[in-house]
Amino acid sequence: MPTQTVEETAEEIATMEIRGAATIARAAAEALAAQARESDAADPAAFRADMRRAARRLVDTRPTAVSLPNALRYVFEGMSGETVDALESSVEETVDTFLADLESARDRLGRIGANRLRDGDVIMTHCHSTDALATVREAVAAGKHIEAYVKETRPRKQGLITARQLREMGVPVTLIVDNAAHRYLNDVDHVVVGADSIAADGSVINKIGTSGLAVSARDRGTPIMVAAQTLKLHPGTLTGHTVEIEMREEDEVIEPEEREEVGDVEVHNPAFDVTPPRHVDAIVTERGQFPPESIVTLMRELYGEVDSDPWTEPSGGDSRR
Ligand SMILES: O=P(O)(O)OC[C@H]1O[C@H](OP(=O)(O)O)[C@H](O)[C@@H]1O
Repeated sequence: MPTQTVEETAEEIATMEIRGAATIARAAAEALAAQARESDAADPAAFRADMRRAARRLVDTRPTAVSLPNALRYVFEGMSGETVDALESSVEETVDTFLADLESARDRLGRIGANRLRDGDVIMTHCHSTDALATVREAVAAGKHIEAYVKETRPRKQGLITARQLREMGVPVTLIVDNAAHRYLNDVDHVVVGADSIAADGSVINKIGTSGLAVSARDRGTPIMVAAQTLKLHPGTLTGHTVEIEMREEDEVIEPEEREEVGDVEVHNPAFDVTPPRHVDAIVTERGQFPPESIVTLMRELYGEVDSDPWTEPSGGDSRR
């Protein structure tokens, strides 16, 4: 497969051809490696400026999944050297390590999450999350029989991806529209979802509809497991920043012909919502499972306080275009 340029990757993240918090992080890191390989920078300063510009282009695509800036930060921390060649190899090596870590974190998380699932359990899913599916994959690999209610997940219907992948694991699937979730929760042992960002107070930022599902699940007494590797921990929330919720175009919600008929109304299309920690039973990471209120300790240990982004322009700007 030819290497994707930063521009192509950014475009595909924005249009959601590349989607899912971990997949976005992977693609962004790979795009930085491609940028480094193909750089024609004459000196280290120009190389670094090119990398900063590339990172800014990638980070500006979608605001909510912190895995994207966390991936870029990881690569910038590994970038070192006094020559362009040395800088380039350091980026490539760092990206290779990052990609390997991403996979092994997902697998470890999967094994930990699988311990919460018992033979014969029925789960309910929302959207499509590689981390959430890893827990089911590991449970099935351990010989447990799992069945699933899969929520369609309007407006983009990522539930269909989940349904297909669960079927490929041999999990019997019942697909339901989002509005049917409450109706079926009585038959469900666990709600299993992923996350795009986890805030310092243990709030979970995930696909729109997660918070409503969590309220329903609480009402029914159904436990909610959030599967999120530590790349989803949002260090900015340690210093009081809030997580920006992406608003997407109205044409994802309503077809142009329908729009004509409806007339002059506003259409809002928030991609994510915030589930408060009191509605979540456990956040499962590759470092173990945590009650949401205690995730802040892990966040401090792994990220400390992040004050600035390494791709912000130094004074004087990144002049090379
Ligand atoms: O990293 P993994 O677990 O694959 O996905 C995490 C989350 O990313 C997705 O967002 P979108 O579909 O990109 O808007 C969903 O909200 C999903 O729960």
